Amino acid sequence: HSVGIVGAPFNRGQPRDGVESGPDLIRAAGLLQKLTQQGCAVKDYGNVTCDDVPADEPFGCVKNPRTVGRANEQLSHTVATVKREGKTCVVLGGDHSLAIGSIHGHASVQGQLGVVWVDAHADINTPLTTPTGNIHGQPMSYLIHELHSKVPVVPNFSWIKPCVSARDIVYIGLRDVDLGEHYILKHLGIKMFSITEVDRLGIAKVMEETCDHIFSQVQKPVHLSYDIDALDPTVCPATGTPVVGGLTYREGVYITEHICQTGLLSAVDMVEVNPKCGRTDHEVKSTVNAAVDLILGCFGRVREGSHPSDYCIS
Ligand SMILES: N/C(=N\O)NCCC[NH3+]
Ligand SMILES: [Mn+2]
Ligand SMILES: [Mn+2]
Repeated sequence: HSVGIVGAPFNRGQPRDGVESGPDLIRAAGLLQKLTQQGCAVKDYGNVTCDDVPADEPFGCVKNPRTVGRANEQLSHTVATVKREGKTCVVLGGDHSLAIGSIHGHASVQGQLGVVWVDAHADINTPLTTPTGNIHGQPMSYLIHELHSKVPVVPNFSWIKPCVSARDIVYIGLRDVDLGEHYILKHLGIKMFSITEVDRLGIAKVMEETCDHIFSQVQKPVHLSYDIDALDPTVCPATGTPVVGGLTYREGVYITEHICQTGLLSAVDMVEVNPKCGRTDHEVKSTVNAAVDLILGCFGRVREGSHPSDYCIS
């Protein structure tokens, strides 16, 4: 696997300090070294700049629009560069508003994508349905063709072209969906496996049906957008909006192992690690280590172990 790492220390898509430290914490936990050890060729593209835009007043309810819009435009260009260089792109967050730039940049090079959104939340509020104005709860609304007429032009967002079809999206792990989001999911007929479906079907069947759905018409590159809060807060407490009753560590890793073996993973986001939301060092470490392990699962790490083909014991 040829891998490009991009840091996106975004925090203006939500109100809590600390999430901007995610990229460097995940690097410090040894992600690049571990990817190299498991046979990947890894290039680090550094962190995208995301300086505050002055006088960034709300647009209606939407908070920090100019800062979030500008940062995502930079991220979109960087992700496009990584894809043009033929690598699988890993974006380290930072809050989930980064998915705007990550998916946009990915689609600008690869065209039609399958999007697998692993998250406790749907992050599909429009500027008119958002209950909080936090853009990390809205990224998908700017990207989906079928919602284009429902989304006003937000300052510094006019560069965004919708690039994902509702039929090419699958959600896994939902358990905290806003009223407007639920209406949108049902009205657009977007495929979703809430935690109830994970319990009913088991994660293996969920992944089988996810792939059947996404590849039903045609095979396409996969964009995996992984919010660490999809996992249960007992495993990943250091995150801004924890929700009880989440995925086990094992289910979380199984998702990445299954997507890896399709051979179609083209970009992955790992978002919402926030060290300031961990009460102890152990809680921060548990969250960061899970994020690292999930990414390693995307690039071929298998829990049974492995050995080089030319290995011999005598
Ligand atoms: N973690 C979050 N999204 O994934 N928080 C914002 C969504 C709340 N409706
Ligand atoms: Mn999210
Ligand atoms: Mn979430």
